[in-house]
Amino acid sequence: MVTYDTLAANVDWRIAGSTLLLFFIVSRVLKFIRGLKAVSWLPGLRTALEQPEGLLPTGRWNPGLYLIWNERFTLYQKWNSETVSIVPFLTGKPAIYTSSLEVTRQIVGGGPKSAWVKPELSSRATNIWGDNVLSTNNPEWRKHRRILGPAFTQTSTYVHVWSTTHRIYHEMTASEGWDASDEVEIQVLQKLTTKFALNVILASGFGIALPWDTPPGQGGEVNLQQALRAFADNVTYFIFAPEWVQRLPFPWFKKLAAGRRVLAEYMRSQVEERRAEIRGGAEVKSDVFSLLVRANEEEEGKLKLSDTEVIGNVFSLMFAGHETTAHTFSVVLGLLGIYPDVQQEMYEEVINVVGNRDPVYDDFGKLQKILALFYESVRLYPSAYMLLRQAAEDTVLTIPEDGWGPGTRSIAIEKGTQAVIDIVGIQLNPRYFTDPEKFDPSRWYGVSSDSETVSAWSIGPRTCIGRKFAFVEAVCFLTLLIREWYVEPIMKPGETTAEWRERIMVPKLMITLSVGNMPIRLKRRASRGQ
Ligand code: HEM
Repeated sequence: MVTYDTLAANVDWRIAGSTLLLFFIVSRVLKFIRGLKAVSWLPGLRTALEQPEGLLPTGRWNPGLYLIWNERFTLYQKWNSETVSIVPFLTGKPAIYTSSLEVTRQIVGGGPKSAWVKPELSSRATNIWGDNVLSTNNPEWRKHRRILGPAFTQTSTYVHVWSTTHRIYHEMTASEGWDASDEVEIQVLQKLTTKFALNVILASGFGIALPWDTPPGQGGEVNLQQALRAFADNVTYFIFAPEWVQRLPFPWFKKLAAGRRVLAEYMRSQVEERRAEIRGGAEVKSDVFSLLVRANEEEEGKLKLSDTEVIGNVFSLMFAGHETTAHTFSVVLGLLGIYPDVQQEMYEEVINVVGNRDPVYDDFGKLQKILALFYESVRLYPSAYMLLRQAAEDTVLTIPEDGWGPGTRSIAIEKGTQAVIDIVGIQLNPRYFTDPEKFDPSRWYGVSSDSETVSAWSIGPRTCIGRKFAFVEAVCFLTLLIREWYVEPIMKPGETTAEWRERIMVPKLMITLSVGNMPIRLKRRASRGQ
């Protein structure tokens, strides 16, 4: 009888091992060839792992998330094409990376018949609280966008954003002690900008006026403010930690879970309260949340959102609407500190348009240079640095011939291929921006906010719904700050501004792009208008 022992004694483990290894190598070679075929043999990088792989150590075979930043001046030049492929041979799907707006238009353009959808990971990252405009694909996405749309097309929304930003700016300067000082040193600017942008989105988005100095909760209980802050600070944990991890009995997990419950209950009661007000004929408040509930009340049947979806949208707005803006505010102030001539030009515009009076929403359209400053800062440090899509079926892309055109050619793309819209690459593409490395807000003077060149907010029907919200908030905040304060970087002895930029403004790529902790000094201008 053949027993396990006799069998084991007769097996040559070296041969078995070599055979397995051979099978493995053959399977990887076949996988690699299938990957190359899936992207029509488009030239590009060959890696071990799928890109963008953010969790494992990066190196030659796993360039990771930082590829698009580290190779921002070389990736497309190296392959002499605005669209390249990245094909892994160990694990994962092949991808195409593009810095071309023409190719981007085909991928994010949407339309009911589009072959391109958001991949599962990117949807999972944004639907913690329920399906919403960020997480869904057509035809579901259209339903969400339709309900959210009216809140973002009404002038009253932006008047509200302006007055809220104005109020919170003054609350901040009073609470932080700036009003009583002529010089303020801030070691980590991001702590303030994040708090600022969160308070603005809560007030303008949801009608929740959070005081700048929120008192801590009593008796270990999680109050609404703490729950909101904890959610905003730990959103990455909610996205990536599996449900069972979130239920583990550790105090920190318990606190986050309690916060999540407090938020869910609060939001549910808010939806009910607003719905009752609207049904009772009360005047609708002008925050985005109230307008969203009203728009939903006016819909019927399949086009109506469920309560979970309404709450899902509320959180998608909070998530999308504060980190991006907050990080950009830090970048803008850092760049102003490095470029005093630009700062002076901005100051002059503020004084010419606003002078000593309180800035009002009607000034928004006149403060074109301040808006250009915001565009240019986002161009160099785009907070939404890449967009992910995946081919849900075999499709075709038209790409420039010989890499950069002017002619075009079609390439077949197989189902399952990933597409990375490289927003960093687009912003540095010399075909759209001359001298792309240069910080030059004047390149935006006279450019309409509807222009496709303002591409850091994406293009086409799925462009950022909150872009005007961000523009209005930014122009109001920067106008108030630049009029009152001169910004300069806090540098080490003997350090130059270029060295400071290299040390501090180092991008960190997580869900959004941010830069290192920013130390700045504010010096009060002698008086407004001088
Ligand atoms: C500097 C500020 C901002 C930048 C750079 C930015 C950028 C972007 C980009 C690139 C997208 C497209 C994402 C994709 O298709 O995968 C997007 C979508 C979105 N953004 Fe923004 N955003 C900013 C501020 C805001 C604000 C303030 C809000 C809300 C008040 C907001 C809400 C949204 C929403 C809801 C979407 C999804 C739209 C859809 O898929 O239909 N964003 N944003």
